[in-house]
Amino acid sequence: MASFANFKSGHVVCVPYPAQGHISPMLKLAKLVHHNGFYITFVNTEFNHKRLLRSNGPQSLDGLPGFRFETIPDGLPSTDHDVDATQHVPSLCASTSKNCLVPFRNLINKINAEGNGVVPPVTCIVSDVIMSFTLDAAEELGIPEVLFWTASACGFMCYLHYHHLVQRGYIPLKDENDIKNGYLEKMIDWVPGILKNMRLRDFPSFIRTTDPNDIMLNFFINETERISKASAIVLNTFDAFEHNALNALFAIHPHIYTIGPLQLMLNNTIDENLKSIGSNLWKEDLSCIEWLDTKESNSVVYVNFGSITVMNFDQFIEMAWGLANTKKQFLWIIRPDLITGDSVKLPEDFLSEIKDRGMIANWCPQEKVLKHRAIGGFLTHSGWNSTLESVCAGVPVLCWPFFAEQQTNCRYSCIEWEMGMEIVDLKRNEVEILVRELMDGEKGKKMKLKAMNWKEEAEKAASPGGSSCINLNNVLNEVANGRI
Ligand SMILES: O=c1ccn([C@@H]2O[C@H](COP(=O)(O)OP(=O)(O)O[C@H]3O[C@H](CO)[C@@H](O)[C@H](O)[C@H]3O)[C@@H](O)[C@H]2O)c(=O)[nH]1
Repeated sequence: MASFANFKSGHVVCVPYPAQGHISPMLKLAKLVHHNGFYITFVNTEFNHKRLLRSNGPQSLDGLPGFRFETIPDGLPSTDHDVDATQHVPSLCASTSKNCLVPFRNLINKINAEGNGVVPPVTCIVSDVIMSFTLDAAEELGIPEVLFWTASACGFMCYLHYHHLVQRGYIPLKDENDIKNGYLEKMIDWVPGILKNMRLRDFPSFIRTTDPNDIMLNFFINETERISKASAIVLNTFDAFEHNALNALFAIHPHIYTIGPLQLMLNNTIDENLKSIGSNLWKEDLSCIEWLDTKESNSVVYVNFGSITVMNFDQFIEMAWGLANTKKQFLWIIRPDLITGDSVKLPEDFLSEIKDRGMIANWCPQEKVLKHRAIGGFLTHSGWNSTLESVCAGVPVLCWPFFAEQQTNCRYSCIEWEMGMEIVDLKRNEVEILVRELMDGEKGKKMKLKAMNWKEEAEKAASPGGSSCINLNNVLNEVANGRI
């Protein structure tokens, strides 16, 4: 058995928000921290722990010496899980913020009590910003805490200014019809570090409410205003990509560290056993890669809207026929719960139209797919992981943002990073025109060049001596030496 003499740097407990887009980057970070000599306890919710075992195999969470998994309940009534309540973001946020503190504190106490000279005492908590109950446990137990923001710095700055939008009377909206009447086109040019040509509609989507007590609006105001309690904040981004937003963040919290893209940072580590611990809540369909192997370079459109986006059947039909009408080859990942409504069946005429050139699957190994030479463009919801994974692969994006800070990421992809275009009105003609432009047009070619430039910048940041590498070393040194 490995004794804790092997983990001289300390014991870090990692707590992701219980959703795919948060668990994956937290697991990457945990692996990097472990690689730097720390003992790791990774805390999933009981529900996600079971899902991970189902999708990755019954031994997949056995862990490694000095890297183990623990669970806490998410607090949702167990019957709700029959319909996967974790996909209902407001219920999950309301529940984690109300119910998780006590089991989490008990877990830390249990770990510290059961150490027996094998498990070192907990020296630091690394928690998702939106699991801020961990700050209360950290304070009570006298353990320092580092927060991890899993999305963009520009999205973070926008959330941090929600309360200014409320104070200045922009939100909540006055009337349901505000959205239709163009109210969201108002320019908001006063958020520090943020593009001057941001419209209200480019802000994280939870502003789109008339209810001052809206769960998500208040959740994000509350969670983000607590960041001052953290010893440091780490972000999965890199300096060159989000320079201005990051400078503005430094003015809000003095200890901000950019340590991304974590995907590339992980390439610097060598332990294959560690790398192989998977984080996918859905089972990957590996035949996508075999299918891509048969295609020419840059010939396939990759379509994936992440783990939470849903669309109604009418939207699905417009997207489907827009894609089909391009006559392009495409790989479309349709999660079993992507399309809402009863008895959703993919229409026969669509399936027969695309049978020689479209592949449909439930879930895929996205990082591998994006890096495949056959992929020419990515139709995405602009989740932050997808955006960064596209950058790491040098693939331009066509954005159809769904919710949260995806609207902000989309605006930045189009205006600031110049590697994207947006589907504003989901109609088949618009989809067809924009996908053709992405794959064959002059604008698409320019976007590809930009995406390749950003890939280079990301690689620089994540290589030894690069900004993210230096920052990760610095923050881990601070933690190991008890200065955090
Ligand atoms: O078939 C699939 C589909 C997705 N993924 C992975 O799942 C993750 C999805 O993350 P992301 O693209 O960020 O989308 P969401 O799941 O929607 O992420 C949530 O979390 C992100 C990070 O906080 C936010 O940026 C988003 O707005 C929020 O919806 C990525 O790593 C993908 O590689 C796969 O591996 N295979």
